[in-house]
Amino acid sequence: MTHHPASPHPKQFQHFIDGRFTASSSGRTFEKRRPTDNALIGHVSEGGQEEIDAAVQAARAALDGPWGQMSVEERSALLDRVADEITRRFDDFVAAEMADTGQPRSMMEHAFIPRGAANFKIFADVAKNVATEAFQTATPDGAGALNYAIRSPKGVIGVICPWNAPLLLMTWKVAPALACGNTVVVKPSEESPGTATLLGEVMNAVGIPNGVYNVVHGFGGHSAGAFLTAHHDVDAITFTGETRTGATIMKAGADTIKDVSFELGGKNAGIVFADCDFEAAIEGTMRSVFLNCGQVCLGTERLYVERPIFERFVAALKQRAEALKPGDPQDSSTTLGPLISDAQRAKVLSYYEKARAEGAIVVTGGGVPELPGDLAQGFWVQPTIWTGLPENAAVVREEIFGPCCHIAPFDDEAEVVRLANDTPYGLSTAIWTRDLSRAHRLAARIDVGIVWVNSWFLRDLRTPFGGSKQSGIGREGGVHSLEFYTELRNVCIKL
Ligand SMILES: O=C(O)C(=O)/C=C/C=C/O
Repeated sequence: MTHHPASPHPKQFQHFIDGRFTASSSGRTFEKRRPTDNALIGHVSEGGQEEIDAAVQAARAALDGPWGQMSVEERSALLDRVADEITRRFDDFVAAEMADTGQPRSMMEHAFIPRGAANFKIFADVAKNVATEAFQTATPDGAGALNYAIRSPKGVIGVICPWNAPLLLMTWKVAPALACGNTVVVKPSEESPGTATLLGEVMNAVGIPNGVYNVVHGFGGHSAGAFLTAHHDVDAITFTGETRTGATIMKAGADTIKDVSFELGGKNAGIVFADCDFEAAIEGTMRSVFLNCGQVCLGTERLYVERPIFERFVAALKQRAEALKPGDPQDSSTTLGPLISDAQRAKVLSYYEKARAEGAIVVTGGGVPELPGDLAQGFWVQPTIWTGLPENAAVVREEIFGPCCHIAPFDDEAEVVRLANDTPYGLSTAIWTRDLSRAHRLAARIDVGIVWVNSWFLRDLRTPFGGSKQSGIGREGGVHSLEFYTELRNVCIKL
């Protein structure tokens, strides 16, 4: 049994404003606790209006300074160096994120942390290789006119990013923002101060000018997040998180017509046909339900399995779920991490109770696992599978964001399309079938932003990424990010 590390000395997480680490003028801090054992691991500066004002002012000044004068080639070269520095400090980023989230080292090393560097690489390339358009326009005098478009930075971008994949999701926004010549003020989740703070050290080490990248820690309402979204000198807000918080952010920015880019909540359906590659479908569904302890916006919380294989599929998923091993993220045998916080665990457990109260068949889980020593203080829940509930049950309708799913049988395509679309959300879906004509047919009929067929969370960073309906506004990825992070201006020259 791996000895769990003793509680470390709590770190100080400060704001990063205008190239300097600084505490709040109020001196206020809040606690960061480790999800694996509830140990106190950080005191985080709590930013207020003063810190947001200073960060926005620094970001604005940087636009008018060397950063604003740089060519796209110079900017892209610097962002490539940011990516290289993240890679050089890979272990520091793994350690920081593992402390914040408690997720197994293996997932950090193979998925979430490499994407921090990859996100800077892809947008450094996109920004310097993308064209705009031009038209030769006929005019009555026969001399003609030339119309051409140019892209310019939008300005100061507010970035509000979540705790479930802190580095991945923050850099998925910061990288294109900077590649397009903007400057940013980042408000990380209060649950994940580590990697956003560490990235400040990287920016200084690489020589990104002061004020281009700023971080103000704090909370949402009546705190740094709210002050950022309402700030008159912030040009746009990009946010990943819950749908209702997205609505609050839209209202806060409405008076100054702030543009928004949102990746919001979801209640994603997994659809498994009897003709699927069964082992691949089980393996993929295990990931889409339980990866990151179910704390993935693209994850599956509703499964529809064609009736001939329903019982076999439920039994196989039960067996694999019960083989998941919660534990110390440093331990290579650990395959399940905790939830991010006590509050999040209380929310997930409340859904476990709702499912029971609504008469679910609890195929496996439904409670809290036994863990030894100080791990018992962590925010653990059992991986859980339900069947037997109606479509209007709470755990079938509402986003839970935990390691759980409900499985229901279906009999034909029309039925499963109706079931999958019967939700106000529209983020992603995963379809498992060997009949690719059917896969193409369904992909065209399910109202989501992202369809995976015989795969899940397989990412090509050039593709349009985002949600439909109440799962988001806009698309990010490849050239699609330019729509939000630049202003497109048409110039008409009379010849
Ligand atoms: O893969 C991505 O670019 C992305 O945004 C992942 C989001 C995961 C959300 O929980």
